[in-house]
Amino acid sequence: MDEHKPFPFATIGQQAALVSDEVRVWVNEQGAAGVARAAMHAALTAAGWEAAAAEAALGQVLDEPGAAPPRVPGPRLSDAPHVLDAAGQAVGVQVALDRPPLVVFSQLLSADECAALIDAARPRLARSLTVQTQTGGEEINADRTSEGMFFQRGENAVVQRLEERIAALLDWPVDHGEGLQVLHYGPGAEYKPHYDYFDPAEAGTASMLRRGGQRVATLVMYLNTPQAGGATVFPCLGLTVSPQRGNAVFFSYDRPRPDTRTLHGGAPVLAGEKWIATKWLRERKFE
Ligand SMILES: O=C(O)CCC(=O)C(=O)O
Ligand SMILES: [Fe+2]
Repeated sequence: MDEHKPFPFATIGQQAALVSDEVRVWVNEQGAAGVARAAMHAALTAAGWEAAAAEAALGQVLDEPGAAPPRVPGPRLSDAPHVLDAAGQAVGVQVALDRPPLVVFSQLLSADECAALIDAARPRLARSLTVQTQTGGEEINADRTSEGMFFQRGENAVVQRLEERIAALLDWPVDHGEGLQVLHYGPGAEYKPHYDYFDPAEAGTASMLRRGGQRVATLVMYLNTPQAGGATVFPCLGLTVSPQRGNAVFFSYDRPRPDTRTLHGGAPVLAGEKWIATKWLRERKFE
């Protein structure tokens, strides 16, 4: 074995069904030293591992079967409520799915709150960017033909009230949330199916994770009702959520992996326009 190579040990077969003890020890040592999973993944791929083989190996060591799944945001549904009190707002529960945890809410926002968010966002819209996966920077993406903007957390009274409502509804601290993002789609605009978590296989992910860790849940709130089209679609579930003003769709993903089945997108707007506000929740404090 070459002592100077950080990884891999040359003898490791990428297709091995079980990771060797050497890999297990290396991963555990890295973890104990505070190295993020994404950085370990990057080290493995830099050393010539296939991305999928690296992910499978990390999964075998880090995702021990029987280990308690990490806690993620979500409404308290154990009493099968039809209405939830979220910091004084009576929010309706329309549809709930177990896998992934996904809930369609009604009346999360009032018509006035929707209008206030649109009015405050409109002058600040710019063509939407997505995270540039190599560097962690941002870039214009043809898969995302909307315009958007971010509010600062607590930026104005409506934003602050909504953040407190969302924190109560989803049982997740306000300071674990990114600033609210407003997106505007004109006719024909869409957001092709994607995952919201940062892909552990991408080089830019490590820098994204430094601020608050992974995204673990998404809340898409509908600020208007498009004339036609513009549903939120979940291709792995065969599920289409109709965008209705004041309603929202929530889903969580306790691991940044496709097997969470949280692939989703915004279908093309066929007539009229579509306005949404998205809240992404992080594992830890996001500052
Ligand atoms: O437009 C939609 O319905 C989905 C938006 C979305 O996926 C996001 O904001 O992450
Ligand atoms: Fe998304």
